[in-house]
Amino acid sequence: MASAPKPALKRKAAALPSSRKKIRTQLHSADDLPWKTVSRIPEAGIAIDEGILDLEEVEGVEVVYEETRGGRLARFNVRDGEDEAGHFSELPAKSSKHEPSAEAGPSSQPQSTTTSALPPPVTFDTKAFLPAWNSFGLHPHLARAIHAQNFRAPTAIQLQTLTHALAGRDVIGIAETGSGKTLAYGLPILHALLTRAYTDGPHPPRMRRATRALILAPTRELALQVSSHLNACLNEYADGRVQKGRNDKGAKAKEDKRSKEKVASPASKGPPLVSVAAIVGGMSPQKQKRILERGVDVLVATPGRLWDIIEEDDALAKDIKSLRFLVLDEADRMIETGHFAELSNILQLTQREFQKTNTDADFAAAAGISPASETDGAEVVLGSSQPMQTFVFSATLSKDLQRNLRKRHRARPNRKGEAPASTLDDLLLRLDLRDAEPQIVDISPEGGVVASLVESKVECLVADKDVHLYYFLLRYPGRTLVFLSAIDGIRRLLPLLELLGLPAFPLHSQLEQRQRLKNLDRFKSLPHTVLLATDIAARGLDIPSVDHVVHYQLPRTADAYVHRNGRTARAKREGFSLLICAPDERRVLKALLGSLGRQNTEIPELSIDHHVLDKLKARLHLAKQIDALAHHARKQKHERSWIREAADAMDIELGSDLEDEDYDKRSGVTKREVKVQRVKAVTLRAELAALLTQPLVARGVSTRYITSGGNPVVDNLLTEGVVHQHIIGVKMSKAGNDVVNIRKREKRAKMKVEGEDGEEWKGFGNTA
Ligand SMILES: Nc1ncnc2c1ncn2[C@@H]1O[C@H](COP(=O)(O)OP(=O)(O)OP(=O)(O)O)[C@@H](O)[C@H]1O
Repeated sequence: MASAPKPALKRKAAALPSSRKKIRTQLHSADDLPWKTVSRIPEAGIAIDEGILDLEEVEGVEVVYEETRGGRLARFNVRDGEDEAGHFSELPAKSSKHEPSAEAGPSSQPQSTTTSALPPPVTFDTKAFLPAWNSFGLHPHLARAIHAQNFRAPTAIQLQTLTHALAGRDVIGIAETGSGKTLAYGLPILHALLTRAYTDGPHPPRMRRATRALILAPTRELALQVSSHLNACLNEYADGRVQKGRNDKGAKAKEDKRSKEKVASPASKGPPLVSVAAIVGGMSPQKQKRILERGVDVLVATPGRLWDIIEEDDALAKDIKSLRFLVLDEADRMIETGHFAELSNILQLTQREFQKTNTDADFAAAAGISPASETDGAEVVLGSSQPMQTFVFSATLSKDLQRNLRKRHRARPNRKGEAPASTLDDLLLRLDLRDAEPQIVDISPEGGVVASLVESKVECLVADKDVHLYYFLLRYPGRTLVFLSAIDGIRRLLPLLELLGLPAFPLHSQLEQRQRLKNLDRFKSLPHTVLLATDIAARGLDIPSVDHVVHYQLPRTADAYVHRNGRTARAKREGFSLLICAPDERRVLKALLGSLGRQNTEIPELSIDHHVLDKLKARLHLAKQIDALAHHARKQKHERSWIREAADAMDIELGSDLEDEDYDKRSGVTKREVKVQRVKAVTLRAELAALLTQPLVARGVSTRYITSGGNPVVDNLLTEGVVHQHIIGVKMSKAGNDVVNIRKREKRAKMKVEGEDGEEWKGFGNTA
């Protein structure tokens, strides 16, 4: 086809109803249309010796005529999306009239699949607008995106990582949660790929993109988040939009105005120069396979789903073999998610030794993939003369591990008999770092605590955990993420909080992925809401403005404690964490803090108004009764229907009340029972509703004499903005202001015992 004259035959322009699909592109020339080669039908009698080398046809095109001074001109609209056969329409490349340049223009729409030409060049004056980023010489696309997102200066981990990563070094980065690690490894990748896209020219049409960078993340949500974070850096240049709620709006508006005035306007919509996509479990594998058929430059994936796809996709396996970038995000969590085998298989593909000693066939067999076959005409654009760069990032990689990684890496290949110290050690040793001296950037804080986080705890009996949680949620409204160790606990707490009128959503592994994302979105969008989650939400999730993290059950490891806490106090914002600790958990807490080099007494207690707490116990008690009733009814219904089904299957007649005509088929119990249960539930609900409307009054506050007492109600009411929505007599305050330093309290108690002239402790609630 390369040397074929312009096809003259069978070029048909099929006009389609424009309403069916979105019109994507208007092309001016017929040569720009997505022509497809078709085989010659012998009966048509068209032969090569008649000078025709190939036939092409086109579909999904609408012809529109435009009257110009020079006469009537035909233009073509190309339909967006997939054609009926499920193939994506692709536009052939136009030869670029723009010189490739590092200063050249932006990519756009990374989810799109086609490339016709490089967009017009844009420039960005990084020195003037982002002086703190200037020394890195980032691609102007990225500089624009950084500017649009109002990231005025690199964070510490970005500052210390970027120079090494941009210079081609392998980096192991450890920094506190919420410190911007994603861009620390993401920017060097995008910079390299964008620069290369401009020097290489447009991607050949109908040719699969080779995956150049693989980012592995332990959870689906994190993978999707990383993908959208990187996409934001490719997309945002276009109109200077800032991603939802990430930044200070006022400052952003000013910046936008200035940038519109001063920054050269980039090209309007065009094809992506660099594409980023996520491949995760729980989502349609067909759709993901289709994405991979088109190819993506940067693939963000969870190991399980990725390995499933690799087993069937030779082209992808080849790409992994010749990656330019490999990233392990939250490496230490990866081994906890039960995907160790898949992860280690994927890493094996990236090992030079493995690649050298395995022919394509061996390689395919060893990788568990079908024997290598040519990829349906889709040529894989492999390689780069540059070696693979590896980035390993986490907020928690122990010093020992870092040392081992460096030491053992030098001693590669792994000496026989030298057993790895831990599973993580083992995993990291499977990384074939190309860099003899990987750069370790460890700026994790002492004890894993972010400076803007206030930690606290309450100690109570297991049976009182619910009421303490309820108290906290009511006393400190906001966006609260509650961590539990088991899904059962979430299932138990959820209906209780709902009955008590607190909007709460669950997040755990047994929910469908769609539901998981929906719940996460709801949690993000409501200012006063609760997310009840297992540790799948502990790592990496960047939810804007989580006010509080509550450890309803203690985390199993110190790392988990650090990562859970890391969902709040992100990017230098304030945050608060509360441990609800039962007596039998004290030892665990001590050990947990001990392994962070800290002491139990370092965590202050949250002051609790026990007067209010007692009132809440009554409400909770009722909610539990209502829930138990509903649970009982569900169970009964289930049991009865099971008995009936079993009886039907065995052809046995059921006597007793099941055959009674009083029997309610819908609920599976007798009508009388249903009635009794309903009346009981309605009564209890009415009681609860009455209790919920009764005001809660703080200790020491009189509602009768509102101007008197130590804490007159009227003072509160007159001070605008301080009235607590649910509790009379307390001010709206941040939880961080209500913690009690245990050491101070112990000292005071001691002074009192010794009869010294110590100030009398006035009890919880009056200490703020
Ligand atoms: N240079 C910057 N200036 C301001 N904010 C930034 C900067 N870089 C990233 N951010 C923002 O900081 C937040 C946290 O970033 P990110 O999710 O990358 O943190 P992380 O270190 O990976 O956290 P974790 O360890 O919990 O995964 C994000 O909302 C991100 O947009």
